[in-house]
Amino acid sequence: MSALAEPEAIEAALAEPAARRDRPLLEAVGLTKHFGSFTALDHVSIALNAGEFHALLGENGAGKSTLVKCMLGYYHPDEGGVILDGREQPIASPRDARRLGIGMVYQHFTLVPSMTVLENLVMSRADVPGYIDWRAERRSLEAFLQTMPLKVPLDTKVDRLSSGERQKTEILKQLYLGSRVLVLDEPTSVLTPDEAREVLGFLRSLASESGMAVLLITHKFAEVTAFCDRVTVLRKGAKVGEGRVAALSTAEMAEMMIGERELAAVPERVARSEPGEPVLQVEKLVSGDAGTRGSVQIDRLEVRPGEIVGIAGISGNGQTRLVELISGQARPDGGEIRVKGKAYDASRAAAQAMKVRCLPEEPLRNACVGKMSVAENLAFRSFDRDADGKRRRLVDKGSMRREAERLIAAYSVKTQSPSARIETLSGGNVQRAVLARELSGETDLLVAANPCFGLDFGAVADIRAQILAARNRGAAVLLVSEDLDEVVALSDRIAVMFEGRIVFECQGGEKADTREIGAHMAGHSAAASAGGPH
Ligand SMILES: Nc1ncnc2c1ncn2[C@@H]1O[C@H](COP(=O)(O)OP(=O)(O)OP(=O)(O)O)[C@@H](O)[C@H]1O
Repeated sequence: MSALAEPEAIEAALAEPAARRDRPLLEAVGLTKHFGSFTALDHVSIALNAGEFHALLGENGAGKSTLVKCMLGYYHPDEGGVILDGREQPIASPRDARRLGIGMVYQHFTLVPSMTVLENLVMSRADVPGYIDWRAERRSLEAFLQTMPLKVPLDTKVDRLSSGERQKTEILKQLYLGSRVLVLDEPTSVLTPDEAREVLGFLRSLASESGMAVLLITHKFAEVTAFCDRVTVLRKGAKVGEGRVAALSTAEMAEMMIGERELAAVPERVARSEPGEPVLQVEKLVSGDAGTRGSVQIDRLEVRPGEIVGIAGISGNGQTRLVELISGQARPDGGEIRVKGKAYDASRAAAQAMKVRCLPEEPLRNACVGKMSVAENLAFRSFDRDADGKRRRLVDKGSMRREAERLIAAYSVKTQSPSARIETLSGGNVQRAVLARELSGETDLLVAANPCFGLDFGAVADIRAQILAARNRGAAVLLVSEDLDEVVALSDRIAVMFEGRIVFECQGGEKADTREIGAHMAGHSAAASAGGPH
């Protein structure tokens, strides 16, 4: 199928006759992929039936992305192939996949922020004419959107859309381009629970009503059991299970994923005797113009030793900028950040002296050098220090490697070797590696942004245990997370950010009222008047 914009053609593509259901629309057969001597995918087959919502489960590094990249032409498998509509199809490039109607929605958005939804959709086509008749394009798109239960504002610039609207636009883009097979990589990780339900519900009915095949990569069992028809499970590059979701329990799926391994026990929360002097103090911090997306206007925020302060908020409400300001990736327009009472400029020397550690969002981009090895990345904090913390002139490669081996084992980082480039690790394993670096050594202040983003459930248990352990050892922890359950579970205190300000504070744990927090996250003033910032 070619890239198309005509609504009739799109409807026709989506309207698969019922008789064609329940037979494979797309089959990947015996896909094998080696990276050097490492086998990332070992004779994996998967069949996606027409009309089916299919889940792909597996731990971080199990091979999920490699599998779909082979199906979409990003990687050329060493063995195996793809059959579409019963016919073997060579897919040499993503362009081939797109031409055949196989589309992908990525975890990170691919839309151009400064263009409107209409412009993004039109420009995404492979056959954009030299002269664009925008009125005709608009009519065509409006007619297309009429047939869709998901609505997006055509004339709004993408950078003004909420994460949920962006995600919906990404999905609609794929449908607009005529995809019959849709692969989604953790599409709900940036959505609120309500948005996630809306998007997954839409995908479910899209599959069953139109005959499309939808493949969902996810780490959330609740999504699989509530929305998906069948599931395929990968472990260490091999397929270890598949079946109808209705016939499988969560425990069975979990066991397929990790085998008999025990999960990390979450440590008890050690009670603090005295609150202690604040480790982190943020005062009158300003970045960007008030009211603009991502700006920050915080009057006061403090985190004390042995305390986790969780920042809850829907993405785009200034949390990312706050972390950038504290970690030195952005400079404030006004206000002050103090650590242990002293002005803090986030330089490497200051971070070292004040024992500040940081896990930013998108760690591969913000906390790693992709082309450097895992061992080198793990040593960023320590390569110029000896065991006693004294400065050393020469890098000791032997001890760097030994320390890397220790951290790789302690944090179960899956890598071919300590000398592999860190960019070759799966997303979840980059996350683990950066956490291993940031949590090793003494930490007085830990700033963690979405620390469990994209991690499998075993890794989530590990990482949460590590963060709580750091808190129990006396570290002050600022936890910024879009996952409200995580904020509630880990935090001693919760602060809600909305439009750059802290609009509400409350206790974490069991005492937290998630409805009230949710209302403040959405900026509902009725709820705000009940609590208000303290
Ligand atoms: N370009 C590459 N070069 C070398 N190794 C790679 C490359 N791409 C992936 N790998 C390795 O293949 C394995 C599977 O990675 P993949 O990204 O498919 O895992 P995943 O199941 O998608 O994990 P996650 O849930 O963390 O995204 C990992 O061990 C990874 O290090």
